[in-house]
Amino acid sequence: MMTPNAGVAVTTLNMPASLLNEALKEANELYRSGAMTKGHVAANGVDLPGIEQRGDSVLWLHESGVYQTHASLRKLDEAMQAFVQQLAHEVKPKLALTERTDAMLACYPPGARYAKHVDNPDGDGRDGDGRRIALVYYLNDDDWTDDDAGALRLYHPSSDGHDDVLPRRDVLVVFRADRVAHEVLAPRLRRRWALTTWWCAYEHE
Ligand SMILES: O=C(O)CCC(=O)C(=O)O
Ligand SMILES: [Fe+2]
Repeated sequence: MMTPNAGVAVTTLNMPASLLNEALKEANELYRSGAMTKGHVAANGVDLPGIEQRGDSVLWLHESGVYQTHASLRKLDEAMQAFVQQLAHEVKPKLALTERTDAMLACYPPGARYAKHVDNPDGDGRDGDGRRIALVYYLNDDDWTDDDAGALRLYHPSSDGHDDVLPRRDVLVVFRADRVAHEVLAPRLRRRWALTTWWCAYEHE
C-alpha cells in the first residue's frame, strides 16, 4: 500500500476484469435510466444544491434497492468492506470503527468537478464518532490515461503540496474523512465513476 502523505493510502483491490466490466455496465445503465440525482453539499446543517461546488450525480445503492438487481456493484461494495475489516485491525490503536455508511455511486460527466473540501469537517454532528475514513474505489474503463484527467487531488495537511491520483480502474484511495482536504478535477471526455463508502469511528486520545 502506497502512502503519499499523512492520512492517505492508495492501493488496488485486484478484482477480476469480468466483475469490473459488469459493474461499469450496471453503473452506466443506472445513469441512463435517470436513477441518479445531483450531489448535494451541506452548509450549516442545510442541504444546498451544489451546482458550483459539485457536479457529480449520485445514487445510494443499498437505500435505493438496486443491489437486488445489480449484483456486481454489490460485490464490489462487499470487497471494500472486507478490506476495511482487515484495516480495522491495523488502525485499532488509533481508531475504534463503529459503523459504515451506505455505498455512494458517483458519476462525474465530462467537465464536472468537486471543489476542495473535507468530507467531515465538523464531526458530522455526532457524538464523537462521525465519519473518519473515506474509501473511494474507481470503476472506470481500463484504458484511462493522463489525457482523460479527472484526478483526485489530495492536499498535504501541513504544506501547500498535494498529490494527484488518477481514477484508474480498481484503484482504491483511503483517507481521513475528518482531516484530508481534497478535490475532484474534471474528467475531460469520459464519464468518471467512483464507489465511495465512509466509516465512522471514535478516535482514541
Ligand atoms: O471521486 C472521488 O475521487 C472523490 C469524491 C469526493 O470527494 C466525495 O464524494 O466527497
Ligand atoms: Fe470528498
